[in-house]
Amino acid sequence: ATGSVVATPAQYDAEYLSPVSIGTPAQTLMLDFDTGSSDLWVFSSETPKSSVQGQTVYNPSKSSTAKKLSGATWKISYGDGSSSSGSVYTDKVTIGGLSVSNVAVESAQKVSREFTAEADLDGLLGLAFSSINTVQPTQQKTFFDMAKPSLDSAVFTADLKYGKAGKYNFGYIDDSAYNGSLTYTAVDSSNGWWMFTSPGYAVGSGTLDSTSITGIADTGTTLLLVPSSVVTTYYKQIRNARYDSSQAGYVFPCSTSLPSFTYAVGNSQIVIPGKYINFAPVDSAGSSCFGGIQSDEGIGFSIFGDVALKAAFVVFDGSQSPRLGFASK
Ligand SMILES: O=C(CCCl)NNC1=[NH+]CCN1
Repeated sequence: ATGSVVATPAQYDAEYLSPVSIGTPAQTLMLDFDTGSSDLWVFSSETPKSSVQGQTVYNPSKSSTAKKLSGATWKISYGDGSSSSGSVYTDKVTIGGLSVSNVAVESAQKVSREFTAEADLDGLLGLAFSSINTVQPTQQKTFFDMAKPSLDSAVFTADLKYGKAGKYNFGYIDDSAYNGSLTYTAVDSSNGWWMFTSPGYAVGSGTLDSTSITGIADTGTTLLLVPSSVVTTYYKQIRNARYDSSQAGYVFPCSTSLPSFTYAVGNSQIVIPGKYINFAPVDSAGSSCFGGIQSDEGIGFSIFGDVALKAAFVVFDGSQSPRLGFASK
């Protein structure tokens, strides 16, 4: 089996949303596919009304295939400080024509204000390793792990794009979606993430600096978060860039022409065009813009978020020895 689903960017490419059908008859919600976490959770009929501001909710009592997972609970917090928690059902989940039965669908009984404020986001679908799923007392498998036995190939791919719709594919690699060849690199999944080491980086047309960057491939994080030494080197190339402590990050005039940022993957390189590194205006005046490359200070590793991933075609190979493949496009 295979599946293919569109990934539509929210404003400023802050996140990408994909339609997911849950239950019988189908209830279709827009979920943020997140390779940085491993819970599939949704706004639901159990979410306090005051916390629901425009989202579509899943109602298990209206699904003939829903079953309460008795006694199971979940609670998650994300790198950006957002969080949610609740109860658990199992139900049929269909993504881009790929149907999987008895998937753990985590029903939100609490969501933090960041999620309430995101009217277009109805939940998250975790695509990291099942070892960090938060359901207790019985940890649950991700959609990908549940689908794997049925998939033609134990892979999914992320083809996110700048300011337009991309795709997630399951079970196959669309070789027409990228240029040249895929370069595969080793994954350390011991902490539950798709963690890899980039052997170097470059700013603009500069030479490759062999400072390695170890981080996670994370579709659920918007920006590229790297060591402060790398951040400093990048913004040093921009005369009017400065660290704005009120924004807790580097900003620059929105009219600035930005240098590209290149990250190495094995012996190949992915070039992030400068325009991808202008994330968004910091205020309604719109004169100062927040950089798409910021510090990973305090996290413990770097995060190759959407700013980095949308410059590539990325293969998440979930075979016995997981690995990541990158290609330019
Ligand atoms: O939480 C993280 C970072 C893990 Cl180190 N990524 N996933 C995500 N989902 C919503 C915000 N961020």
